[in-house]
Formats: sequence, structure tokens, C-alpha cells
Amino acid sequence: MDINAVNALPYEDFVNIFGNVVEKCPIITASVWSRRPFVSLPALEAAISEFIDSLPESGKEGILRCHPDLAGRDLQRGTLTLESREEQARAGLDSLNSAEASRMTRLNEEYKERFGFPFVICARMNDKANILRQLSERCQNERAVERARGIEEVKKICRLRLQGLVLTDAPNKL
Ligand SMILES: NC(=O)NC1=NC(=O)NC1=O
Repeated sequence: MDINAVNALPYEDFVNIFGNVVEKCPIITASVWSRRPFVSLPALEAAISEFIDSLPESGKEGILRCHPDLAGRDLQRGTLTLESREEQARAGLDSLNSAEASRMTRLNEEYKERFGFPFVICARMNDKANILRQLSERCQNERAVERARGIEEVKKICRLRLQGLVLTDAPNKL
């Protein structure tokens, strides 16, 4: 699908296709629909980013809370969204050994205890070793720093999910 096809989508199709580019936050997709036509995929991405940035702190934390833990209960139970399952598997989070799994669980709980929202990172841009390292390091940050950092990661996840859905003019297009 190219950007012209995106712009031609009726609302229901638009939300069905793009509703999970921000994990479990279809309201974001529903809100940017009215800003079509988008001149490009980056313009659609920018509209989503602007909506997120316009939210109060509680709204941003709400977006973070919509994210499943990495290697957490949802992965164990098979209740992850398709996108999240693929992202977590690609980072090797579905094949942790018991030591890694218990460390991830402990650090995720510690992080949530401290901040009131889960640790969020773009799994597709990291491997399990780096994710564990970042989780451990970021636990020491201040809440405001982690709220901003988590939203940055949400935007990276969104960008990659959008790129998987919309064809863009490859620069080396013949
Ligand atoms: N807590 C998280 O960071 N979750 C996730 N990161 C991803 O890249 N996909 C997820 O589900």
C-alpha cells in the first residue's frame, strides 16, 4: 500500500490497518485520520508523534501502560498482539534461559514499582543482552526522564510498524 492508497482509506479500514501502530492505542490512529491526506509516510508518522507530544504527562504514561512487559506474562500466555509477539521474538525474548527470564521479571517489576509504568524499548532495534542492560541502567533514572525515553521508544516502534504497512519510495528506486 502506498501513501495514496492510505489517504483513500475510509475511516474503518484506516483504523483496522493502522490501529495498533502504537500498541493498544487505536485512539491515536483514530485521531490522526482527520488530518489526511498525508503527503508522505513521514507526514503520517509526524501527525502521530504530534498527537502523542500534545498529551499531558498522564496521557503519555497511559500510552506506556498499554505496552506488555518484555518477556512477561503476555508472552508466556500467548496473549501478545501479533506485532508485539514478532518484535519480542526477533529480539530473542521468547528464548531466554531461566536466569535471564528471572532477571528480566525482577527488573521489570522493580522498574514498574519505581515509575508506575512499564519499561518500554524498541525491541526490534535491540537484542536481549542490550535490553537487559538498558532495563538495569534506566531503572536508576528519574521519572520524567523515563517518561520521555519511553515515549521516544514508542515512536521508534511506531515508525517500524508503519514501515511494515506502507510502501515508501525506496531512494534507490529504478
Ligand atoms: N515493553 C515493551 O517495550 N514492549 C515492546 N517493545 C516492542 O518493541 N514491542 C513490544 O511489545
